[in-house]
Amino acid sequence: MTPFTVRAPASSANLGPGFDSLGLSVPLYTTLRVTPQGHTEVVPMGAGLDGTPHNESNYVYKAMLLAAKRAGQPLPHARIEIESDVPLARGLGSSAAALVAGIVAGNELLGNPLTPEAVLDVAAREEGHPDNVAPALFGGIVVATLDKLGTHYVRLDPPAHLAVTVLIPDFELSTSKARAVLPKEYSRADAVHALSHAALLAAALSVGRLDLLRHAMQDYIHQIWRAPLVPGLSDILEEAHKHGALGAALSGAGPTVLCFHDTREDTARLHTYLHSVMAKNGLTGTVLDLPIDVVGTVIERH
Ligand SMILES: Nc1ncnc2c1ncn2[C@@H]1O[C@H](COP(=O)(O)OP(=O)(O)O)[C@@H](O)[C@H]1O
Ligand SMILES: N[C@@H](CCOP(=O)(O)O)C(=O)O
Repeated sequence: MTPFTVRAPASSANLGPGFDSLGLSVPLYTTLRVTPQGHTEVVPMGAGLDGTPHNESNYVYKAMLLAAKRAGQPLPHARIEIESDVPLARGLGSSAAALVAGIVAGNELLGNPLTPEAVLDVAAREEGHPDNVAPALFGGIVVATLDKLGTHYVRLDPPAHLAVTVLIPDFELSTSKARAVLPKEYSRADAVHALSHAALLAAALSVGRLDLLRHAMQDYIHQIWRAPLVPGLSDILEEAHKHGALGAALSGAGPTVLCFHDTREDTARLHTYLHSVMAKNGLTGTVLDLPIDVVGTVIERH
């Protein structure tokens, strides 16, 4: 079998009220170079992956084994080189990109017994929710559900002129820590608020109603509980629209914050505002404008 490369993009999950069900893909990537050979080697490369294991306990390799398990076949040996420019534990889906890239690479090594839908189901069950793995796999904006019957999704092309600005703080927040602060139960009023806003957001994104994003992105399911872990988040959620954002949300489990912007507008004042929030809270970090990735995970055979 010839060597191949798998590239999976980062994601921004939730988009406010779409907790565990709505996400989009952005062009930062985890890339695997896979060379079939007689023994297994796992080789993380680059400063971004410092601290990740150089052996079979690496998350990427574990993901490859999940593909083999679902296919009911042993995983062939290979050298797996891993590179990533998705920052770890920042709410931009580094684990989702690693998981999807690994499952897709495992599936390719096995001769592709799994359909894209099965790859998604394996990834969503492992992650526990489909909102970051579905856009990492399919690109664009994805609405998805995971239940005992399977994983179901609709992929949307992003509306014209919609792009994101992300504030990526220089500190890590693991998804497990940010999930542990959430309540176990919610009132009916909170449930109705969440489902109505998530439904409105999905509908607004599907028909390009950018004017509705700010209202539709209101959320009381996860952001208020996570705000103490992300200094400045509450200010940005309340004020970003005054500085040119179409809407704002915690990206995934944080600490990255996502703002939507209109590509026809200059984002300089939004950048200035986001830097001022970081300065006020004694934080450092990066502010980046990114398009929405429409490609998802790709395999290149050499
Ligand atoms: N390319 C990768 N290779 C190995 N492990 C990875 C990779 N990307 C992410 N991980 C693992 O996933 C963890 C981050 O996952 P998580 O807390 O869910 O945050 P994120 O929001 O970035 O997905 C990292 O600390 C690391 O253990
Ligand atoms: N819905 C999940 C999304 C986690 O995404 P990640 O990119 O932070 O891994 C959550 O909010 O916990």
